[in-house]
Amino acid sequence: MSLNASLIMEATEVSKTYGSGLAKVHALKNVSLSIFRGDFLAIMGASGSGKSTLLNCLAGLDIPDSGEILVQGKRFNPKDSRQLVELRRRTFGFIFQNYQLIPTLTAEENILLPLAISQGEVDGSYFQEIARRLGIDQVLHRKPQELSGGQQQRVACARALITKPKLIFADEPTGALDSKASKDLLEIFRETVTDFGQSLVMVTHDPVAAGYASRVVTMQDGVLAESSLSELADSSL
Ligand SMILES: Nc1ncnc2c1ncn2[C@@H]1O[C@H](COP(=O)(O)OP(=O)(O)OP(=O)(O)O)[C@@H](O)[C@H]1O
Repeated sequence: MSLNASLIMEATEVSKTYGSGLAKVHALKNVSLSIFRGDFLAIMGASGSGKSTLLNCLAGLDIPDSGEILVQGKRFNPKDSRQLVELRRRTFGFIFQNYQLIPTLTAEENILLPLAISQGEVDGSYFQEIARRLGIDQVLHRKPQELSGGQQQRVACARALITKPKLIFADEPTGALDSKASKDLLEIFRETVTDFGQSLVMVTHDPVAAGYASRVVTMQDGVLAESSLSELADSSL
């Protein structure tokens, strides 16, 4: 197999079912997807179409029934906990709708937590840079409950970026934000991808959010289709 250096992740024929008998749900049906360096990929689709299942399977948060996922050319086995830990430390970043910040830690401590856990070194200038870009450099001493929802989401975003992940997974990252805060966050996503050569996969219902992506795919009943942005403008997803 020749390794395409710009290919971060390649999923082939990934399937996932939940339940059994009459209650069986085919959440993913032979989904294949390539993610390249610098991709900002949006996954759209109606509620229940399989978006989160796909993201979770790609990120190792759920285990597909069949299919293959390669990460930087290497077979990804989410049951291999050592490989999973290693990928979470060095390659993957996560941004979820419920930010999961630790309430007893300050914003700064929350952001640096992944490095504290992995005993990684803090790159002070990179930390300052992302805090400034995210507009949270003035609130780093505050605890999560002293921050607005948008600020909390930015702290969660900084926490995902601090390890310089090659591939960031974001599930409805703007779901709880107003339109101004959403726009700011999506612009930051676009900048991160462009400036730091990272790749970002984002699940969203929102065509405006998907409009910031460089590529859009749409899930429908567990099946994936590549979409163009103009198609999305006409759709009511
Ligand atoms: N843990 C689970 N057990 C059983 N069924 C599940 C489970 N997780 C998801 N499903 C089912 O799989 C299908 C796909 O769900 P998924 O959450 O991936 O959809 P989605 O497109 O992300 O939906 P939404 O936009 O509403 O979050 C749905 O029919 C859902 O009910």
